[in-house]
Amino acid sequence: MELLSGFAVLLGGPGSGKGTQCLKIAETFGFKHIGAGDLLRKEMYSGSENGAMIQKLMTEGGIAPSEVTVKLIKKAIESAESCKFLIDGFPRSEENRMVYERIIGAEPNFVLFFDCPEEVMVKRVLSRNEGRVDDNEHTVKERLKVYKAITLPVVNHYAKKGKLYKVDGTGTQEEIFERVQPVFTSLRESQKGPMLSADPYTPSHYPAYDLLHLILSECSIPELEFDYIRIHAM
Ligand SMILES: Nc1ncnc2c1ncn2[C@@H]1O[C@H](COP(=O)(O)OP(=O)(O)O)[C@@H](O)[C@H]1O
Ligand SMILES: O=c1ccn([C@@H]2O[C@H](COP(=O)(O)OP(=O)(O)O)[C@@H](O)[C@H]2O)c(=O)[nH]1
Repeated sequence: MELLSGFAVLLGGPGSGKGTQCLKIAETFGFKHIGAGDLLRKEMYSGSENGAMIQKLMTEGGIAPSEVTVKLIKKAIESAESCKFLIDGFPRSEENRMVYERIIGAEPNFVLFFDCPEEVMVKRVLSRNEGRVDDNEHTVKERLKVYKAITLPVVNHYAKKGKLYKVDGTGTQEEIFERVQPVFTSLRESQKGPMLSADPYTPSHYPAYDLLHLILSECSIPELEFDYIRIHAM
C-alpha cells in the first residue's frame, strides 16, 4: 500500500507543551494529530502482548522499542483520512528516527521544537493530573536525563538539516500559540518562503518550505512538481 503524505514533527522535553500546542495547531490548520505517547498508552491499556513492557519502560522513563512505536504510528497514518500529519513527541532517539525512515520511507518536512527550562517542564508535568504512570518526581527526573542524552541529538540532527524551527515554550498556552501560529499561517498563505527572525536553530528561509507549503495546502498535488513522500508497506 502506498499513501501520499507529508508531515511535521513537534519535539520538546516532557511538559514543554507539545500535546497542548499540537491540538491547537491541528484544529486551526487541519492536521491529523498523532501523539506517539498517546498511541503507546492506548496500546498499554489494550491488553496487548506489549502492554506490560510499555508500562514498565514508561514508569522508568525509558523509550519504547522503535519497531513498536513506528508500527503504531504507521497504523494511525494509514487509518486517517487526512494527508497532513502532525507527529507529536517522536522521534525520541536517533534510532527511532532511522527506523521510522526505513519503515515509513519519509523524513519530516518541518520540525517545531519547544524550548523550555527544566524547572518549568517539571512543574507542568507534576501538575498534569491525568493519572499517568510517569508524571511523578522520580520518573520525570529520569525522563529529563533520557531527553538530554537521547532526544536532543535528534533535535540537533534536524537543526543541521535546516528543518528545525525553535519556539520559546514559556508563557501561557495562548502566548506560545501566538508564536507558533504565524509560522503556519505564513507558510499556508505565502507563495514564497517566510523570512523569520534570526535564531540559532532557525534558518532565515526554510529549505523545506516548498514541501511544507504543499502539506499545508490541500492535498491535490499531481500537477505540481514535488517529490511525493511515499509510505511503504512494512
Ligand atoms: N503554557 C503553559 N502554561 C502552563 N501549563 C501548560 C502550558 N502548556 C501546557 N500546560 C500544561 O502542562 C502540562 C504538560 O503539557 P503537555 O502539552 O501535556 O506537554 P507535553 O506533551 O510536552 O508533555 C499539561 O497539564 C498542560 O495542560
Ligand atoms: O516515541 C515515543 C513517545 C513516547 N514514549 C514513551 O512515552 C512516555 C510519554 O511520552 P509522551 O510524549 O506522552 O509525554 P511527554 O513527553 O509529552 O510528556 C515517554 O517518556 C516514553 O516512555 C516512547 O517510548 N516513545
